Amino acid sequence: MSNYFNTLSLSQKLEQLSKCRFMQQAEFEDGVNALIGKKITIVGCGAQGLNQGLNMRDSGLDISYALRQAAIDQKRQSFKNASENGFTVGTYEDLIPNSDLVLNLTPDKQHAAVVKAIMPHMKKGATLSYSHGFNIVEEGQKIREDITVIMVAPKCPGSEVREEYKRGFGVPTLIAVHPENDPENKGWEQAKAYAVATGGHKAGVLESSFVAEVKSDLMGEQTILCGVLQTASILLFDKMIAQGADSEYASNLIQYGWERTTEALKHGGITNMMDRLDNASKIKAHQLSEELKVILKPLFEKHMDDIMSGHFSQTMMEDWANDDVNLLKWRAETENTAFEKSTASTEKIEDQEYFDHGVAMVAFIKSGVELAFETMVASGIVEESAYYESLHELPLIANTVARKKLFEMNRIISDTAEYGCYLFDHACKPLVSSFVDGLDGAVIGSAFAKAEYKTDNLELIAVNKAIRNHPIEKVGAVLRDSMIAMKTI
Ligand SMILES: NC(=O)C1=CN([C@@H]2O[C@H](COP(=O)(O)OP(=O)(O)OC[C@H]3O[C@@H](n4cnc5c(N)ncnc54)[C@H](OP(=O)(O)O)[C@@H]3O)[C@@H](O)[C@H]2O)C=CC1
Ligand SMILES: CC(=O)[C@](C)(O)C(=O)O
Ligand SMILES: [Mg+2]
Ligand SMILES: [Mg+2]
Repeated sequence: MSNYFNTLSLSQKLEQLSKCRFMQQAEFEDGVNALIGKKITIVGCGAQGLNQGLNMRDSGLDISYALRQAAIDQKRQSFKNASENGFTVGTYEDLIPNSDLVLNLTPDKQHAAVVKAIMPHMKKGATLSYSHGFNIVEEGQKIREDITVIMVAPKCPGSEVREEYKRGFGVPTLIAVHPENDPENKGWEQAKAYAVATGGHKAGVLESSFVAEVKSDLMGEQTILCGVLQTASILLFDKMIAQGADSEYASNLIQYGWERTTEALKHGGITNMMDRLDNASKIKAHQLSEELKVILKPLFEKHMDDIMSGHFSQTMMEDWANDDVNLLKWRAETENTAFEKSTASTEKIEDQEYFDHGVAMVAFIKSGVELAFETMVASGIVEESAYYESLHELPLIANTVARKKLFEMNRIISDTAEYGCYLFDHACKPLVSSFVDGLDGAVIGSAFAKAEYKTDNLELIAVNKAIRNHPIEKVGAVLRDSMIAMKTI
């Protein structure tokens, strides 16, 4: 197998990268009907597998889980996930031959082996689905020509796919049909019905491509969604400790601060998040954000280049072949950081205090969201896709940090995302450490705004204009208007 994207001509690459059409509500009027009565088998019952299956069953679909024999024999967590939630569980031989739709929700590293194991059992004319394009695009997996191949990719960690559905909402989702595998022209109807079954149509669905999804997903997760949260959590916590802050307070501010500040982002974009700051803090956060964008632009561009060229995938697959030595080493190193080992105070901190005492955190969020969006769009990814993969997903990742710090984030996201997050973190820390060391202590852990601070009107007008005029604010406003029943957590 070889990298599918690299076999394409430049015009084909650009055509695939730019496939991204925001779908109208009317296109989902048929609901889940295309899958009603169909036997749907999910292979893998982990972060995506369990949560997508719960949503799909609640939406009226017939869901079972096919697990590898070892998972059943050893009653592994995936077996418990499926059986304790009342699903039928069986082996590939038991369940796949009668399945109309098979969802491959195993780790990307396992896809080649899993497809090899399940394809012989798939009946003629069945459909195989993915939630990430890595196996098809980066590995170049070939699928039997009678099989339809689709993708329904939630732009969200697995746990929040379920939480948003339970709130009566959903998560933005990219759907795609692999152009090499749509022999019966049924791929799009099935992908739309699957997206409705997970609740994705309530948040927004993009008619996309395997290529556009994988290149944007890898970029979002490595940089703003996980990488920036990891690096900034570790460095800002150390900064507060170095300036004598109470460890439990500092731990609380970081652990819960991302969720609180990005909640403002989710509902009203960067503009709303910045408007939650007083004038002095807003001007300061904007200045720090602009400085960070200059420092981090080369790193964001390197990640985008390495993802586009296939260099990132090659590097990660070498670690796969080496028993995940680096992934496991970096995971252990992360767990050993002062932030991860700290205990957050249980005292209630008022929502506004996370903004007032978190000016540096707001600056990291603003710079990372804008930079990720700019870099993706400059590489041919369409604005709507870049929005979902940066601004909209960040609060959902922040929810996982609020639960159990970086440990929970790295546990819930895919191994692919976790690996990329560590790569970014290792390169980012040396780039921003002197910036963080040089920060005015009041921008993290205490109130920045001082009574004597005089706001310059012209400066404030210029800052407000810069915030509001960023392209992500314009596309974001349109996409958020189309979201049905988005809830405040
Ligand atoms: N995590 C996330 O939030 C997101 C993930 N995705 C994509 O979803 C897919 C699934 O990822 P994710 O949910 O994180 O995966 P998880 O690691 O959470 O779960 C994977 C499941 O697959 C099973 N599994 C592992 N190895 C094998 C194997 N060799 N054969 C059969 N089953 C196996 C595991 O069960 P056991 O080990 O017990 O057998 C486990 O239940 C990936 O393509 C990922 O990129 C997309 C969006 C977000
Ligand atoms: C949660 C998600 O969308 C990620 C970060 O892309 C992943 O876990 O792969
Ligand atoms: Mg993703
Ligand atoms: Mg991913």
